[in-house]
Amino acid sequence: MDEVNQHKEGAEQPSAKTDEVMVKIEHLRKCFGSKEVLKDINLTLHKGENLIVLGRSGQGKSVTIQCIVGLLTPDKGSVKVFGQEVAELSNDELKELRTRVGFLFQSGALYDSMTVKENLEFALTRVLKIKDQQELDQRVKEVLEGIGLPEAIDKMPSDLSGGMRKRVGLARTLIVKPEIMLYDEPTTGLDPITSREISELILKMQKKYKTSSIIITHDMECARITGDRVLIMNDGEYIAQGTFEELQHSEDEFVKSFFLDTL
Ligand SMILES: Nc1ncnc2c1ncn2[C@@H]1O[C@H](COP(=O)(O)OP(=O)(O)OP(=O)(O)O)[C@@H](O)[C@H]1O
Repeated sequence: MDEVNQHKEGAEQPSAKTDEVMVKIEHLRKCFGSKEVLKDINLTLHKGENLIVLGRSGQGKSVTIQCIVGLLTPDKGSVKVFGQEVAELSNDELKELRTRVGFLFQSGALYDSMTVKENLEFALTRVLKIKDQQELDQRVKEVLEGIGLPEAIDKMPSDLSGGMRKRVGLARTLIVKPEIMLYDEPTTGLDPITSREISELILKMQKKYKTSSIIITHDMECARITGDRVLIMNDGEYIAQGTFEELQHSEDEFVKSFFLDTL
């Protein structure tokens, strides 16, 4: 495979849903001062697939995501999203790109002074400029049913549990129907049962909205449930890729260390 350094038996054909490429990163390098965080990152996200990125803390996983949406500029290499070189986009083109890419960050923060409905409508009016109240109502109802929380519509975020807030955060991102989803630690801070619910929801939403996603996580259960393909990052590079099951049975000690509690 050309996009990653092959690693023993760990790399097989990707189980992508289609061949269409949504994100292509080649030889990405990013430094902060003298610190080389990303050395040589190569990644391809195909349409309709969930790609997991595993790595220890501070490896530059979030920096990679910020390069994808143009919040950081690479020092070297190419980052193409929808076939466009992100570093060459104008501000208006970047804004347009960001309407097609949804993020769910660790905090997944909602606006505390707004109800769930207002939080969801805000995303629609701001990103898609939808003004028609009937359409707003319809979309809010549909997405809340999708995440299994129709009764939360008039609640304030402070009246919801952490897991419910996370689900509404996911709904707020998905309501604008992004073509690409970027998840940064979607289950961090949640108990195992709620984490599992969120992972299953991510999988359900992938099927419903046909999104292509990059999911950064330390949660191996989340990786197992949601991932079509897994990349393992170490020292600024991807050192292995494969399906969860392939990597789970790797002979390599470093790869094995991620999967110790999963067998
Ligand atoms: N804007 C920035 N300026 C300077 N250094 C930065 C900046 N953003 C990230 N870094 C540094 O880059 C390194 C990688 O950070 P990053 O957040 O991408 O790691 P990560 O792999 O996502 O880790 P974690 O799993 O802990 O979130 C860290 O050492 C961080 O301090």
